[in-house]
Amino acid sequence: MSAAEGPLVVGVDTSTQSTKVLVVDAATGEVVARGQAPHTVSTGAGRESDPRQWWEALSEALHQCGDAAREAAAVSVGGQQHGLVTLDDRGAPVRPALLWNDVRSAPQARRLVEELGGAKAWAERTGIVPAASFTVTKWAWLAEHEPESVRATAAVRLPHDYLTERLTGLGTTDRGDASGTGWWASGTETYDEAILAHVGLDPALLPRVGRPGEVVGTVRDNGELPFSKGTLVAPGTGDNAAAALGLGLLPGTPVLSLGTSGTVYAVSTRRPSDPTGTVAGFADARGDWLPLACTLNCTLAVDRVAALLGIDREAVEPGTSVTLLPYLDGERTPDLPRASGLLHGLRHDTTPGQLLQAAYDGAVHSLLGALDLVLDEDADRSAPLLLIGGGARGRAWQETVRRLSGRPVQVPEAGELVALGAAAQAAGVLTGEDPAAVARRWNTARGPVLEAVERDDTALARIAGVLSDAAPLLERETDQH
Ligand SMILES: Nc1ncnc2c1ncn2[C@@H]1O[C@H](COP(=O)(O)OP(=O)(O)O)[C@@H](O)[C@H]1O
Ligand SMILES: O=C(CO)[C@@H](O)[C@H](O)COP(=O)(O)O
Repeated sequence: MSAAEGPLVVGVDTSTQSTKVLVVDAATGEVVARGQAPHTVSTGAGRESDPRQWWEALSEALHQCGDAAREAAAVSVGGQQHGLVTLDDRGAPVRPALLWNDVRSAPQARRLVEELGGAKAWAERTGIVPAASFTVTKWAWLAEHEPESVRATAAVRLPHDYLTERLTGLGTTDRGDASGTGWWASGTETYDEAILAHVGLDPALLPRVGRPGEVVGTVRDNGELPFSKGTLVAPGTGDNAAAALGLGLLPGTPVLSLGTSGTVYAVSTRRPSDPTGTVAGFADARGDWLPLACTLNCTLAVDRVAALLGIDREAVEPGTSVTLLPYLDGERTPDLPRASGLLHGLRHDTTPGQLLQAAYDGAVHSLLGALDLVLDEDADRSAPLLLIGGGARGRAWQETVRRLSGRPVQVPEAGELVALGAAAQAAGVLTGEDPAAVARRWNTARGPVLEAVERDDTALARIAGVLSDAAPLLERETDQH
């Protein structure tokens, strides 16, 4: 038995690149064991992963935790949002999942906006304006390109639902992740049957939306995972909503997350509705809201630029007047799904380190442009920005965010806030506590605060100028897409 003070809980983060697992002492928040296993994502025109890989990665990550997982009293899964998982009548994937960063459904997104009343009506009805990331557009793409896959589909799930269902045998989701589908009405908090009918998706194929704090099932004795039979399973949620739980986030504090995706968000008590589509009006995993903007090109894109230049990701140099828009995967914020990367201002004396700095600047510029939009009007604009995700460990990321935001930046020591948030949700179903209060009790957001520096308005204006002048190029299709 472990020497933990309280019961043990397991928090899972099944994100784009890997599945991470933390076994946490519910009394103190101490991480007693951890594991991580990678996934593969297809390259080329689409972005797909086989959901069975996520289950295998979960198993591997749990086995890395030794006996600790077997002692856990509850588990919860946070996962990459929006991915379309289609299952047949035996629960097996019909085809690989279409992921959040697959932009092939951009034409279907545009069509859905036009067909169902325009952007304002969508934002008011569902909190989001369809863009290629959202599940409803992926289902419409599948119906158009692979009608045989649609015919074979007996259940539609999100990534976190898929793993939760394999744990419990029951099809469930939560309001946080359901709010990223495009078929969940944020005003009534129910599935929107008219939208579902429009895209030809039978509501009976969708998971039940569990209540915050509900035990949605118990772990089945399937012999594959090192859990004890009967371990309680919490609803889980999308990865950004899980990180908000993991930080014990209160309204007014902005978060910038640097992973495969870049996201900027805050908790709000008001239901968001942005007809420009820049801010997605997601629900959080408790009962509040999570206005959020997301970019497709963050750490992977900048790491790719470093690799092309043959230099370390920290080898940045100041003084650049080069602009690099690192839209290697197309982009969602700004809404340029067909864009590719663009470089402007190259000179004989430009160094590789300056080019790399320009890639960081381009990635951070898009996120900071949405920062004020995710905050309520009365939020304190000088409060520290919480910096999380794999990139938050990097000094070049920290310094770029500091310079381009002009705000103090707090970097929580706890690295895995999505998994910690899931663990807090699991602890909440055991004790009846609010999971965000659990995370605050665990003091998960603690970490150094980097003081504010003067905002580099010159760089921000230069990037905005190139973005605006290059609009026709950025909207142009390249041969691969
Ligand atoms: N020390 C570090 N410095 C900068 N970036 C890092 C560091 N460690 C990891 N990363 C970046 O973090 C990314 C993974 O972040 P993560 O939040 O785990 O991604 P995801 O949740 O999308 O799978 C990698 O792409 C890598 O570039
Ligand atoms: O699409 C979004 C948010 O709307 C992404 O944030 C995904 O949820 C993927 O997250 P990571 O794997 O990058 O953490």
